[in-house]
Amino acid sequence: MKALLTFLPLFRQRSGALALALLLSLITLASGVALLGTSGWFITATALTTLGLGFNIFVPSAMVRGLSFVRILARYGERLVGHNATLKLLSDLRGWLFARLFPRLPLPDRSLRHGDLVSRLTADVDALDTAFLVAIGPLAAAILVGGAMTTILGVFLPAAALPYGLALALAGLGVPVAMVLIGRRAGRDSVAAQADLRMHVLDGVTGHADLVLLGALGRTAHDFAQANDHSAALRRRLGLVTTMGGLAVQVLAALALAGTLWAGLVALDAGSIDGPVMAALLLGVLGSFEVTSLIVRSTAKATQAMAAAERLVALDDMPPPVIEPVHPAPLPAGGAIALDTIRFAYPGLPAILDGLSLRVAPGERVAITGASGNGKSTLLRLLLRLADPQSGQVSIGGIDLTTLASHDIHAHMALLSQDSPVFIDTICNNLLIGRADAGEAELWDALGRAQLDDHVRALPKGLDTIVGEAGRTLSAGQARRLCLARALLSNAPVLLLDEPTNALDRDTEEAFFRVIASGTAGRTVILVTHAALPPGTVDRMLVLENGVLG
Ligand SMILES: Nc1ncnc2c1ncn2[C@@H]1O[C@H](COP(=O)(O)OP(=O)(O)OP(=O)(O)O)[C@@H](O)[C@H]1O
Repeated sequence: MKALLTFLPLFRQRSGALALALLLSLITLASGVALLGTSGWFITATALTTLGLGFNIFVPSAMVRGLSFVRILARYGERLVGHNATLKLLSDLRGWLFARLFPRLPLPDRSLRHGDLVSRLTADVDALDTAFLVAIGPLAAAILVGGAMTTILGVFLPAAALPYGLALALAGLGVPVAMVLIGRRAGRDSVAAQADLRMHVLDGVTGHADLVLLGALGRTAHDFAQANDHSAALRRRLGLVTTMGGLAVQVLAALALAGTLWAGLVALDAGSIDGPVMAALLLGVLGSFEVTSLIVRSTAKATQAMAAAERLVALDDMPPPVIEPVHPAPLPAGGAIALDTIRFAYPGLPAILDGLSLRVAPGERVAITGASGNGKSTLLRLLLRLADPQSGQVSIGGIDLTTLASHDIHAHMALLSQDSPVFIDTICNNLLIGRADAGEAELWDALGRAQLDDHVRALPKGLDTIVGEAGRTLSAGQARRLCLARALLSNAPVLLLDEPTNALDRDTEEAFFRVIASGTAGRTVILVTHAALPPGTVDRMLVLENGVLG
């Protein structure tokens, strides 16, 4: 519940529309109850007329028509305003989430896998945006309509007011609270189980080819089936809680009705009310319980909304990997990139870089090699300020990176990593990610420098060719070159290349390095690689060992 309150300011932003939706839903409900009551009164009174009593049918028949009309209009308006506000809330929620997520990327917590993140960005936000429509709205309506009906009973049938008020309070508040208490754990587990299920699906889809080739599909299918069963069992448990809640509400409605009938018969006998009013009150009582059934159905969703809110707030609670300076210093026009006696350790692990220093002059090309896992990519992460060292300083032109805005640093350094993606889009759009305002001539120039222009020219749709998921319509070497062309297209004077030839055969690899040597003229290059480099690829070669460069 506390987590849900975090989103109160977002709900408050839409308070006008949400209040209007609530008012319209109240009018819908009240006119429904009044319609039922008036009809009961009308029918009973008309029946009694045939027994010889005089009755003016025009007033009630006009009321029935009027109330039906009001009900239809109010319901239409409520749907229109409510859903419009909900959609706006959805976009507010996504804005809130993205604003918090981006500064935290890449997430340091490796347990937060892609499937789980996708789940938080989609299902959890969806669960939350309907919190008002499915939970808060009906609850407020129950309190107001129940209060109004209790007052009416207090005037016409005082003996029935207290039992009715108690039954409605139990049905509208007691039952949902009990449901939340009983179903909270299952609601939270169910949201987590659905996220787990999505992770299984994503892992299965992305790793399908390997799973088939390694004969591991059976085990994956078994794990998926288990996750599915777990999720289904939790949903069943939630369903049972909802059903029991529904039953409790029906019993309370029956008790309230029986109590009103009993009090009504006593009052009728005493002559304090007449038959038509009694029929109206009985039907009014019945109609007012409609809203409590709504609450029961929505309480299950509310428990899920609470769990979703907790998961979203957990993202917000993650500390950002770096703190942006409040008043960033201007980016220096040029100058050397320097790492000075850097010490860096991942949380809970021994230092991976310890006393490391490096100075790369403008236009210099440096290669860094070393055994797998000894911190080469980590060094590039520090240069991009995706993390800060525990001690030592990283600087550009003598200016400490911690005093520069991240977007300035990233405009200064382009990264081509071993898993830089080819997006499912045209070649043109894939390139424009490097520089959005690049003209066609510049695109061809970048492709030329990455030695991919001949291949693209030979494609029937040229730059407009759609390249598939993970660049599957390109060979591995072509996909790497497309990513290189994208990095070359950017105006960044510094290129960071992390294992750019990973997964390429030796010939393609050599060709790629020759491209780097010729295509990056004038730029500073820091190349992390295990591969043997053709002569002339770089000016300097360093080895990272025991946390220092040698
Ligand atoms: N986010 C992280 N959290 C915890 N440990 C990490 C994280 N990223 C990397 N590591 C660990 O830090 C060490 C250095 O990783 P890094 O990727 O920098 O090595 P590398 O030299 O680039 O390896 P490779 O040559 O295999 O790409 C590894 O042991 C790795 O498991």
